Amino acid sequence: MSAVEARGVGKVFSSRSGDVVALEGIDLTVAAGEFVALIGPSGCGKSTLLRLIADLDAPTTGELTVFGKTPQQAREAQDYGIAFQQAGLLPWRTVTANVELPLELHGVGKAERAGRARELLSLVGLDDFAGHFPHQLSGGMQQRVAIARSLAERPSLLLMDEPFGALDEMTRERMQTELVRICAESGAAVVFVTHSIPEAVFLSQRVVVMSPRPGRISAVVPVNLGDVRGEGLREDASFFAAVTAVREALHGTPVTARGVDLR
Ligand SMILES: Nc1ncnc2c1ncn2[C@@H]1O[C@H](COP(=O)(O)OP(=O)(O)OP(=O)(O)O)[C@@H](O)[C@H]1O
Repeated sequence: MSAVEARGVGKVFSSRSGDVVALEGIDLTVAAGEFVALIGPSGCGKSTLLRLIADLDAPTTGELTVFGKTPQQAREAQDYGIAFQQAGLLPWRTVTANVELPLELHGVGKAERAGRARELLSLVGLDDFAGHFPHQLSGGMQQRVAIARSLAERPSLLLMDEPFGALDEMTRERMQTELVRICAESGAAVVFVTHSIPEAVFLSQRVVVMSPRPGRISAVVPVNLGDVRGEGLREDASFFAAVTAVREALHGTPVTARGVDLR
C-alpha cells in the first residue's frame, strides 16, 4: 500500500485581499519505504503539501490518503512523525524526556519509554547525551534529538520540512548521511522539503520539482544512486549528473528558481 496518495489535490487560501491558489492538481504517490524530496521556488506550496499530508490543514479539492486512510485517521493512528527546521525541543526536559514525550502523551509505560528512548538515542548517535538539556547541545545534535523523537512511535512515514535548513554545511552533510542510514534501518517512507538540490539528490529516490502560482508538480526526477549512500557519492559523476538533471528540471519551470539553493 502507498504511504501517500494525492489525486487532484488543490489548496486555496482565502483572505480579504483575494484567493491564493497554493496548490492545484497535485497527483503524487509515495510508495511505502520510499524517500521523496519536494523542491521548488519559494512559495510553490511545498510546506502546504506537507501540512495537508500531516493533517495540519485540509485540501480544498481532491483526495489525499496516507496508508489508505484519511490524513486525520493516519494522524490518530500515529502513522507518521514530523520534523521541522526548528528542532522544537522542550528546554526544561532532558534529551531522554524530549524523545519520550510522544510516548508519554500516548500512555506508554515508564520502562518501555525508557527502553525506546535509549534505542533511539543510540540510533542517532547521542547515547552519551541522554541526561543533557537542549541548551547543552549543538544545533545539529538538537536536530538529531528531534529526529529521534519523530521516530519514537515507529512511524511508517516521516514528514520533514527543511530539518537541516539552519545547520552549517558540514553538519548538514553529516546529518544527511545519518538520515539515509536511519531511514534504511527504520524502513520509513519520507517526504522531505528542501531548497537544496544536492541535498534532495543525496537523500531521495525521486525528486519532485514544483512550480508556483499555482503550486503544481512540474517534473519528477528519478535518482538512481542505489540504497547505500556514503560520503564518497558526493564526488561521484552519477551524483553530479542527477544534480544537473534536477537543476534543469527546475530551470524548465516558467519562473526563475528564486529561493532555491543552486550550490
Ligand atoms: N495560512 C496561509 N494563509 C494564506 N496564504 C498562505 C498560507 N499558507 C501559505 N500560504 C500561501 O500559499 C503559497 C504556498 O506557501 P508555502 O509555504 O506552502 O510555500 P513553500 O513552497 O513551502 O515556500 P518556502 O520555500 O518559502 O517555504 C504562498 O503563496 C503562501 O503565501
